[in-house]
Amino acid sequence: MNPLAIREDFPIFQEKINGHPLVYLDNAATSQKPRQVLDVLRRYYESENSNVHRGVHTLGTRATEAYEGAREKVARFINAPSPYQVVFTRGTTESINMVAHGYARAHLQPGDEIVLPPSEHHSNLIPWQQAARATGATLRYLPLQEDGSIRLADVEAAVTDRTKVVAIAHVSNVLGTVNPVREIAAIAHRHGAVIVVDGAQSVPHMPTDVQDLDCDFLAFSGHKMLGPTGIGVLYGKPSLLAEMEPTYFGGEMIDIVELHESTWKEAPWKFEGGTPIIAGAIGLGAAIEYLSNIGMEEIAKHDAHLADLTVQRLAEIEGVTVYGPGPGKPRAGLVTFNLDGVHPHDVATVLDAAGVAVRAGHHCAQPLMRILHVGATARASFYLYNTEDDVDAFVAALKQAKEFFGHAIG
Ligand SMILES: Cc1ncc(COP(=O)(O)O)c(CN[C@@H](CS)C(=O)O)c1O
Repeated sequence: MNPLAIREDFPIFQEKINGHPLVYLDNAATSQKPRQVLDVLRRYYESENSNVHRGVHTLGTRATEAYEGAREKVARFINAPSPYQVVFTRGTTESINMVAHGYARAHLQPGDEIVLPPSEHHSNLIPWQQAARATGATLRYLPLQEDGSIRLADVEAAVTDRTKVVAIAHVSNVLGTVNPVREIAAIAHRHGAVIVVDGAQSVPHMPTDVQDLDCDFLAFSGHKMLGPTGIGVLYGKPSLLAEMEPTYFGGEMIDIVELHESTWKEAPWKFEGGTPIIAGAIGLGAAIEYLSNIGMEEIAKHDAHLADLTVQRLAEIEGVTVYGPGPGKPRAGLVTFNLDGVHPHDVATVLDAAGVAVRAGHHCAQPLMRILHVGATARASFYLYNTEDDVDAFVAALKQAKEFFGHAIG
């Protein structure tokens, strides 16, 4: 895998930031887009644009074939048995909300439990708070180890016959921990529970096989994996999608509409009310082709290598706290840190002056910030177009920030 050659495909790396080359290390928030995706979007609007599924004219056929072809690409990418198990949504947040509202609420009652870690992103935490509040079910939080990891023994202890839903990120967007989803799914299934996997930080960065994981639902976003904003995916097992109710209603999704009641199409279309996210889906299909040509194993190794290198380099700087797995322990391609005594927003501002883009804040994980006893953190997150030179530039800018804020250079 040659990140320097890959960078040539991404126009944005021609940008100068405050007079410096762009060092983009905010990939957990959103990824940059290759020309191959941008060209497909332009070509769609220039030669295929039409609404889908209804028109009998040529453009409508072209657009429908492109849209449903994108669904097939997603299914292959996550090894789903059928494209009919792939629902297009606006993103991870909408996907998880659809499960919480359309499936969980119909299956939860007082005394039932939803098991999840407290480190979850708000998009995989608040929908479950709302579902618990609406049904009388209760949230049961898993304990975290010092490095943020989750022990299977604690999952075994927490998941009981009262558990109806286990909700968990495959990769934490703050800690970079990779959770043992396959084993957790087996525990959930032994107790008759379903597992909802938040794949926002895993699907873009590593091979994902929903049949191997045996997850019941998987949610992820296209904009984090070289695709456009506004497109995401909800994968579900056929029997669960069949019994799951749509959460919004209108055109496209219906079978028969009477004055007082209506029936729906089969999944996935019953969940895709209104004009679907046609261009977004086609763009996601192009992004998946781009990623697949490079190989997800290669990308996973590359991202993890840059994160490991960063953890090693930060360990050499006195006054820097790194959160998540320690040196040498498995970590996905992101590193969350703080410069002791300096607000992460100030750190990120100084880094930006040097062209280095990192994220600062609570990363939509406020309960986890409290567990870490911090109000906010900074985060560097890597992808296929980042290089070791990016890590060098980041570390050099962080040392400048340290000097600027009055710390002696360690
Ligand atoms: C684990 C996880 N789960 C859900 C989401 C939401 O994805 P959407 O595409 O916004 O729906 C995200 C997006 N996390 C961004 C924005 S806070 C981050 O900077 O970490 C995520 O990381």
